[in-house]
Order: sequence, then structure tokens, then C-alpha cells
Amino acid sequence: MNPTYVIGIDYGSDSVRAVLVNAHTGQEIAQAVHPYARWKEQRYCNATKNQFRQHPLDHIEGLETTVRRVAQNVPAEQIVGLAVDTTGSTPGPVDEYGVALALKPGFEENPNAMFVLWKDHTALPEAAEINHKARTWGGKDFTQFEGGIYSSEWFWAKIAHVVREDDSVAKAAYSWMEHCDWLTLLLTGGDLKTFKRSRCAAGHKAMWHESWGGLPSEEFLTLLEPKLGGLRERLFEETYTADQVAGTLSEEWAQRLGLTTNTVVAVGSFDAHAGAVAGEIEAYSMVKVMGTSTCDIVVAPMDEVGGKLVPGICGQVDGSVIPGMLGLEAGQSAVGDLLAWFRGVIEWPLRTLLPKSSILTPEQREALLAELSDNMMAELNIAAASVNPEESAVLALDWVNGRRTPDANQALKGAIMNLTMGTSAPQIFRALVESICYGSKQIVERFEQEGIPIKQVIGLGGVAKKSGFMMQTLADVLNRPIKVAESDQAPALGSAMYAAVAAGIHPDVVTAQKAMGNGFAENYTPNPERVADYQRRYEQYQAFGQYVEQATEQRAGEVAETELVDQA
Ligand SMILES: Nc1ncnc2c1ncn2[C@@H]1O[C@H](COP(=O)(O)OP(=O)(O)O)[C@@H](O)[C@H]1O
Ligand SMILES: O=C(CO)[C@H](O)[C@H](O)COP(=O)(O)O
Repeated sequence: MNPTYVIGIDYGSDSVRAVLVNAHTGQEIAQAVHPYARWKEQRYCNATKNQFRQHPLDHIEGLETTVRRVAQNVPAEQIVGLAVDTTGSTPGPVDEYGVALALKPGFEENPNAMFVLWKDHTALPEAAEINHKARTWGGKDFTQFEGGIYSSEWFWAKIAHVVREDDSVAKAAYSWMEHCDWLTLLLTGGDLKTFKRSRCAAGHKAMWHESWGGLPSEEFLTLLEPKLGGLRERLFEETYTADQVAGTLSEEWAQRLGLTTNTVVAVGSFDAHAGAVAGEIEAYSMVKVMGTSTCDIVVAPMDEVGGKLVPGICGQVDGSVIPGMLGLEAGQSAVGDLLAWFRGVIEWPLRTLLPKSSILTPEQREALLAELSDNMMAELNIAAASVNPEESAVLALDWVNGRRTPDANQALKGAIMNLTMGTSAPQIFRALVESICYGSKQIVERFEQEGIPIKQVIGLGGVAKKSGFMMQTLADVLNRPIKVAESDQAPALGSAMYAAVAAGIHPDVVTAQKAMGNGFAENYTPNPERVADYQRRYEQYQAFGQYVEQATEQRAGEVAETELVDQA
């Protein structure tokens, strides 16, 4: 019998990667990565305003390049399935055929017609309104399965923001789609009205829940924003788990990718959830998908959780990770991004002064800059690991992109304290790494306080693979062992597992995990000598966090009062 293969396609924040794997064993045959060209230049973004938009052409170019490259390794007819996962909530406006508005004449350069990346926080006021109205409007609190606090990172807040800001987009947008749904529809070429939308995306980010018949009611949505009127019925009622068949490759895309129209395309999902599947998640494991951000994914049997609601997380959704189990999501908005921010700060003199240097040729300057930048993070890890903790009291808060969980507050900002004349870059880097670990401890504690025990912790993603220092610190801070998954491309492998089930190779996701799992590469065990010290510093982190949060709220109150006085 000829071997069969599946392709997992993982759209991360900065790049897309595809892996071709043996559908029976999970053995990786090929992988390809494509960084988004426009995104790399940060076109359509404004970090100061927290605006991060991605052009669909970046995604289309990446799809063709990566899938073509991996597919050429085996005969096309042996590739039986593929699946896409993306970041989320990353919604974008589409026309009645599901064409992204930014691909249409007149909208090509309009950021509001593009995908609003998960880390775009321009919708802070809309999220605050959703929270206020959900609690006071007199009807159902539609945020209850989303941790009770709706975030500016999510679907409805972003749509409300864009339609308020941009009338042309509001009028031209027939509907809106999560990125994973849009790509799946693009590949299958189906009808937008009957297209199978992702349960994972809808449940965690769009307040979709079976108990109230799907999306929040029309009444609630129009109360939030009259311009949302009528959109609900142009969206969807049903949702589907990622092991289901969304369709087969369309004629056009089979040709563009070098595949056949027999290739099954599974329903889309989010990167973290697919990653957790590849990380061999099982009941009460926490899989930490550590990339630019971190998503903490937990699954639990539905009947054991019953009606329990975990407050302050990013939702609990039937089947968002493994069909038949409850998927719970939490996370931190900046992890790799926090470290990358610091690298950017200390690279500033290099980036500013090197181009002015007359000693080197332009080519030499470019090469030097690239070399220094490439090595910077690894060197900072090494230097930070050898900082004597007794000599450094530097303490940081990891909120440079707001706090995702516990208790979303994306308006919060990062902070650093206890700087002295002796503070060095590695000491600050170490404090940032520690802050990420303390933030993670708060999340683990929230789950356990709410009756969801965390029986093991598994790490995966770029940071888990590249920073042994981070993972050891995390094990020490959490005082728990941490296993790191073998796969370098775990979300893509997870999507490949979903694809293998959709294509009928495995009967369900758990069987696919067992057959296709790549196992674990590293095991970090807590250092008993560090545990007590980190516990003490964790308490300082919590106190620092409370102080900054109170100060932020007080300041926001003062600004609101001044505005009222000015208006009067
Ligand atoms: N040596 C390192 N130590 C810690 N973080 C790193 C290191 N090298 C890269 N990173 C971080 O890893 C992140 C990318 O991880 P990856 O999983 O590839 O990303 P994505 O979230 O896009 O899937 C970046 O934010 C980068 O800052
Ligand atoms: O919240 C998410 C999933 O629910 C995002 O997809 C995620 O935080 C972005 O991930 P990455 O760190 O891989 O860029």
C-alpha cells in the first residue's frame, strides 16, 4: 500500500509554515516557512496606537510558496488532506462571496479592509462597552463562557471598532470572517452561506454558544452598535470542530498548490489549539504555546467540569481542541514579543549609528547589523542565566501588550522597578523572563482555584524550543516539571492531525495524537534551591502589579472626569 500524507498549515504572527507529514506515523517529510513581506515592513501597522493589520496578499503568497514547496516531495495523489490554523482572534471583512475586502478595487491599501491581527488593541473602548452592556443590559451575559470579560483582541470588539471608524468598509463588508475560516473557504471555494465555520474561533472569540442559539442576539449586537444590525444573519448559526470536513480543494487551488481536487480540507482552528493537539494534550494537562504571545490550553472532560465557569480566562468551549472535551484557553499577550521589544530597545544605537558610520561599506554595515541582531537574543539568554539573583532586585511586569489573563485588561502597560546605577541589560532581560513566568504562575493558580487541576505542564513554540533559560526559570517558578514537545512546528503538526482525521485516516483526534505524535525533546525539573526565592519574588510581582493596576485605573478615572468637565 502506498503511504498517504497530510499537510498542516500554520499561520503565525510573523510567518506561515507548512509541514508535510506521513498521515499514519506523523513523520515529517518536509517543511517550509514564508515570512510575510508587507508585515515585515510593518505596513498598515502603528505600534504606538496598537494597530496591527495584515494584508491578505501576504497570506496568499505564503500559502502558495510553502505548500508548493512541501508538496513537491511526494506524488500529489498521495496527499489526502490538509488543514489550516491561524492566529486569533484575527477577523477581516469580506464580500458576499467571501473575498477579503483588501483584495477588491479601492480597498487595497485600506488597513480597515485587512485582517485585524490578534494583538491589535485599537478596540479597547468597544471591548469596555461590550463588558459594561453585557452586565447591565438586562438580558443574558454573553461573556459568561469567555471568562466573563470580553477582550479588545476579539471578534465583536474589532468589528464594532472598524465599522465605527470606517464607513466605506462598514458599507462594503457583507460579512466578517476569522482568518482560519477565510483561508479554508479560499481553498475549498465553497459558498459563504453554507461554509463550515470554526467552533474553536467562534466559541473562544465571538461569544458563540449552543445554549443561546449561536452568536449573541441581534438585540444585544445592535444595542452595542447600530451599524452591526443585520450582520448576525449574514454570519453563521452552526459551528464545526476541526476534525470535520470543510470541503475539498477547489480546481483553482489544487492547481495553484500542485495538489488534486481529491484533497480533503478540514475545518479551520487556532494555532494554539492545534499546537496543543500536537503537544499530545490530555485531560488536565496545560500546554503552553510560547511564541510571540503565549496561549495556555487545557482540556477537561465535559461531565467533570459540569456547569463550572472559570472566570478571567479566554473562554471554555466544547470541542475547541479535542472534539468531545471542553477546551479552556488562557494566555499572555506578550512573551517572545516582550523579549523582542527589549532587544529592539538595546539595538537602537546600533540601528541609528551604524548606518552613519564611514568605517564600513553599506554591505558590511547591513551584514554586521544582521549578525548582531541574530545573536542578540541568544547572548542575552546566556548572560541573564548567569546573573546572580542576589545581586539583582530588578522586577518587571510583562504587560507591554496589556494583560490577557487572568482577568483581561489590555489597557495595562509594562513596568520595571528597582533599577540602580549598577543595573545591566542582562539583569533587565532576566527580570523580563521572570515576569513572564510569574504571569504564567498566576494563570495556573487561577485554574486550580476554580477547580481545574493542572496535572502536567507541556511547552512548545519558538520560545520553548529556543530558550532553555526561560523554561528552567518557568519550572522553578511554577515548581513543576515541564516537558517540551519535540516538534519545531507543533501547530502545523496539530493541523496535520486534524487533517488526517478529516481525511478518514484516523477515527478521532486522540487516535491521531497517539499515532502521529512526535514525543518530547526536553524535560525541565524545578531546582529546589531556587523555589523559595522565586516564591518571594512572585509575591513582589503581585504587589507591583496591584500597584500599577490601581494607578492605571486612578489615572483613567481622572482623565474621564477632566473630559466630563471639559464637555460641560
Ligand atoms: N533565544 C530566544 N529566547 C527567547 N525568545 C526567543 C528567542 N529567539 C526568538 N525568540 C522569540 O520567539 C518568538 C517567535 O516564536 P514562534 O513560535 O516562531 O512565533 P509565532 O508566535 O509567530 O508562532 C519571537 O517573539 C522571538 O522574540
Ligand atoms: O490568542 C491566540 C489564539 O487563541 C493567538 O492566536 C495567539 O496568541 C497568537 O499566537 P502567536 O504567539 O503564535 O503569534
